[in-house]
Amino acid sequence: MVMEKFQESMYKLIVETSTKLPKDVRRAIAKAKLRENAGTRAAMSLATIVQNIQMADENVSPICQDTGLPTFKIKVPVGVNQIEMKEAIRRAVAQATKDGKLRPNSVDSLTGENSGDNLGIGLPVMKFEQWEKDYIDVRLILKGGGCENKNIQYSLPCELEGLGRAGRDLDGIRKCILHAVYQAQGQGCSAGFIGVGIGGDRSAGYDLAKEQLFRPVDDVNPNEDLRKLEEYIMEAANKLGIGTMGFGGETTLLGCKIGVMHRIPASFFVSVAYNCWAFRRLGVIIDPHTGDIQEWLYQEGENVDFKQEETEMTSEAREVVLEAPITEEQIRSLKVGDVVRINGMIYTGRDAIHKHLMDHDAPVDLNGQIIYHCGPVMLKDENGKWHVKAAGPTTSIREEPYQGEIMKKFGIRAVIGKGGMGAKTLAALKEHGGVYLNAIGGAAQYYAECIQSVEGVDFLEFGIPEAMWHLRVKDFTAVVTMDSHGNSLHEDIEKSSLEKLAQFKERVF
Ligand SMILES: O=C(O)C[C@H](O)C(=O)O
Ligand code: SF4
Repeated sequence: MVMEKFQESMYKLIVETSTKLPKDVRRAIAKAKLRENAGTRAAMSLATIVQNIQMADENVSPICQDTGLPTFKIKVPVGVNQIEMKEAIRRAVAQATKDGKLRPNSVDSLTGENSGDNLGIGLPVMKFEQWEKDYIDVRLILKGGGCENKNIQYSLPCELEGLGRAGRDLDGIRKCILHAVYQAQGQGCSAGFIGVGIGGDRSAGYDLAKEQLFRPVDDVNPNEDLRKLEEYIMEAANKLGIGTMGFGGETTLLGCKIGVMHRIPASFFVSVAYNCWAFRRLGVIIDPHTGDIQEWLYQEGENVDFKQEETEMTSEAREVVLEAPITEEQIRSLKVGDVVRINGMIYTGRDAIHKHLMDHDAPVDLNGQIIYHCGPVMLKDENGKWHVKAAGPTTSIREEPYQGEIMKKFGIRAVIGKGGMGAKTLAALKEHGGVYLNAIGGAAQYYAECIQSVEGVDFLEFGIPEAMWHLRVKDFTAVVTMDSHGNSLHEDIEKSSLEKLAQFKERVF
């Protein structure tokens, strides 16, 4: 095979996967959008998501800033050189990172050092299989960290909140899957897709679950029991009321695919892989002689360009403009449900910075300022100037152990993130006078466009996603989901969805 050509094909596959959602995923999102009532938070969030998908198409830039852990699944005819193919894929990954199509996402687990090019021990993941066919099939999934963290594995029998005992049968499996959707809440950027693996051991079960994510969203399970279960889950899970971003709403789950394998007598695992709405997986058929792409996968059927649909971000909520430095009085006037438009400066800070700030000074005066939980995709031009290529929020709950203390220590008035935070932060917001602002997860192009300039950067030694970027924004829109009066939309939705979950306690299968 001509390896230069194969490398070029892999580069195309990576760029396409990161920047353009496949047709089957678009159709699922379009359907969800039709179900939400105009003016609700869910409808507003879906409008932003759709707008973001279109912007990523036009800009050929990452749909979400977290371009995930690239995983390639490759089927090859006998006689193809897999060692050379691996090298070509690694070169294509490094090039796509350099071009801002992938975020540098490969971090040394012991030192925290970012390799800068998405290569590292075991990364990217490449799984080869030989087959009798005369062509190469390459599939790629870019699954981000927020949804990966919501994967869950059950060992049957077990006791589940809301649902009671889950036994070693189809009905027990049913309960585990419903619980998996419930426990994800909005943190994995719902509405999501799930792949389920029944059986195997812990690792084979998860592999099987992830394998399901490669099935087309609209296929039909050939196993009759599993077909019924998939249909049931799609209906029941969408009654949980978690909705887009966990804001409440009609659509919580966009797809459910279940696979089964044998197990050993003592073990009975149900493994669930959760994928956010930004479901980036594509595939190509490659000619083994030339290395050229012969066909794109997941692109059958009707195209959804969302063009005819109204994509304006409208809502019935009160709108408030915020500009830092913000006073305590301004913050205390905000209530859960208000839509905030931010102008002026915001500072990014995520895992490494929160840990660091616990026992160090901040490099800038954060009094009255806004922290953005975000790890953007950044590119430096030839004059040394930084440009934002993608900049949506990251899951805030990871900062729960630090957030309250840091807000009080530095006088921070607002944090922007997604998925909400817990009781400790809620108490700190009340005591100190702070708010939590929920941005739309995955809307990395939409938010990148709100950023007018990059005014500075600190802690670049933590790597691009973990650095503190000083960003000047205009009309950066988010929803108040936790206020300084002890209210939390996340707490409310968690409670109401648990009540709804309990309605599915009775045996069905
Ligand atoms: O790492 C990120 O930027 C986001 C992450 O995928 C998340 O969902 O929290
Ligand atoms: S931020 Fe949301 S959309 Fe992006 S990878 Fe994480 S979970 Fe997915």
